[in-house]
Amino acid sequence: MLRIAVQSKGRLYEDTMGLLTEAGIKLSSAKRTLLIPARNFPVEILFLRDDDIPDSVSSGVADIGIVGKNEFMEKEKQARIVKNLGFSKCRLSLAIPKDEEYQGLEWFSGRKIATSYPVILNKFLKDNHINADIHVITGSVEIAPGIGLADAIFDIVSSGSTLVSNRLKEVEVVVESEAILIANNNLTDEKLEILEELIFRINAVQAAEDKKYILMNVPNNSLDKILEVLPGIKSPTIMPLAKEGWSSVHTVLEEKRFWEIINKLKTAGAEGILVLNIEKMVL
Ligand SMILES: Nc1ncnc2c1ncn2[C@@H]1O[C@H](COP(=O)(O)OP(=O)(O)OP(=O)(O)O)[C@@H](O)[C@H]1O
Ligand SMILES: O=P(O)(O)OC[C@H]1O[C@H](OP(=O)(O)OP(=O)(O)O)[C@H](O)[C@@H]1O
Ligand SMILES: [Mg+2]
Repeated sequence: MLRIAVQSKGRLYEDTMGLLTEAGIKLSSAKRTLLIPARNFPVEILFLRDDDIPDSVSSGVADIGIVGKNEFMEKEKQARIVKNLGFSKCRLSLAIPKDEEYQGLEWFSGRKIATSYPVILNKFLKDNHINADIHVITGSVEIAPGIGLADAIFDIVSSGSTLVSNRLKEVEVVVESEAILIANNNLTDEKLEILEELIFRINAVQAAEDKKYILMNVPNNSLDKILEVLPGIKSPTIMPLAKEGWSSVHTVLEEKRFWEIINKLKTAGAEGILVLNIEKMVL
């Protein structure tokens, strides 16, 4: 049994559970107890606060965990980063009141910076030879300058709207973060095998993301033109239609390329174009 530490509620929870569900892991009870075994795969989910996930994995209380890279770096716990998961993307940035003139890191010399990430900030300031005062607070960091608690902040930024509503501006990006899968350094062979299977499934889910399966009807004399426009995983599938002189063409497409290609397909004679979601993809 492989034990996975997962955030019990918050920014990581939904996408984490979504990923595990798409990887075919069904939990044995809908009720949110602290530890829930899966019904159909040798894993159990341990629900924790995200702050506690790096330690739980490095100490072996959990075998693997899903946590923000920012939190993993801050806690400086020994564990292996297995995989970037591509969700909960954000960055840790320095921000200052928006009317301040900013010409570079020197601005921070002798200033007070509020943050929940003192370890990362301290290292960054040291590396850049800046002497500043770090004031640790665990939440609502963005209001600190407004209430006179600090001159600047170092915190999570995603859309930037929290900064704007607190009259702050982002001046330095220090860390780019996303959810990561981490693993204990001393897993048994048996647990490593389960982890391999889980990674295989996650890869299949990720490979299918942003991809679409498209099919269309094409007159046979237009097939060459259509095939020129279409990239397939290997090559498109072509099947004869019941209607004489027509074929059905199937292929896989990156969603972002769809709009660019659709007009070319129509011009080249494609009709009845269908676009379908792909759930998993094993390459
Ligand atoms: N606005 C955001 N956009 C994208 N990702 C974010 C955002 N805010 C936070 N994250 C990511 O999600 C993680 C969890 O954020 P959340 O706000 O749920 O943590 P928390 O308040 O510390 O929760 P907990 O109660 O579990 O300690 C962060 O460490 C970060 O990696
Ligand atoms: O750049 P933005 O898109 O505005 O996102 C950044 C904000 O999101 C997070 O807070 P969250 O909303 O999770 O609230 P919390 O402080 O309760 O964790 C983070 O701590 C920032 O305050
Ligand atoms: Mg937290």
